[in-house]
Amino acid sequence: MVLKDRGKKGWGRFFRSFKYASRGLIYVLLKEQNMQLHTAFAVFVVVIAFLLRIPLLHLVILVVVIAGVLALEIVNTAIERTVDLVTNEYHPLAERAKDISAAAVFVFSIAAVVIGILIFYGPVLSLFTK
Ligand SMILES: Nc1ncnc2c1ncn2[C@@H]1O[C@H](COP(=O)(O)OP(=O)(O)OP(=O)(O)O)[C@@H](O)[C@H]1O
Repeated sequence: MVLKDRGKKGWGRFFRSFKYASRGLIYVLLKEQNMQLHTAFAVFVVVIAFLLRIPLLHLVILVVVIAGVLALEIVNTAIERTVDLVTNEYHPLAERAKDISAAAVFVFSIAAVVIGILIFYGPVLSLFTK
């Protein structure tokens, strides 16, 4: 078992933490279908935002909201894996923990959709009324 960094400080530890985080990100991107869908949609939204030349502040809001959805999806995956570590059998508490964790992504995703509509409504409408 490799837990050599536990309790250590310094630049080596700092840069290794990037390696661990990148490994986690790549894992979630490769293994989680929801993460792939969110990422594909996020890329699409950012491309459209640039094409429609939305204001910088709206672009910043979009980036924060997209990062929020992706970060919550990553935490949700971590909770799922932790629950699986505790039990692979059916357990009502495992079910509850996973459902609640998924609910966090759900709530933020709904907010993201509402924010997206508010930001894109004007620019898209003006495309058709020109
Ligand atoms: N050990 C368990 N006991 C009871 N219910 C579970 C258990 N594991 C999963 N579930 C139920 O199945 C749902 C889906 O869980 P699952 O772990 O398959 O998540 P997922 O979103 O499909 O992610 P992934 O495909 O990455 O595993 C959970 O929200 C929960 O309701």
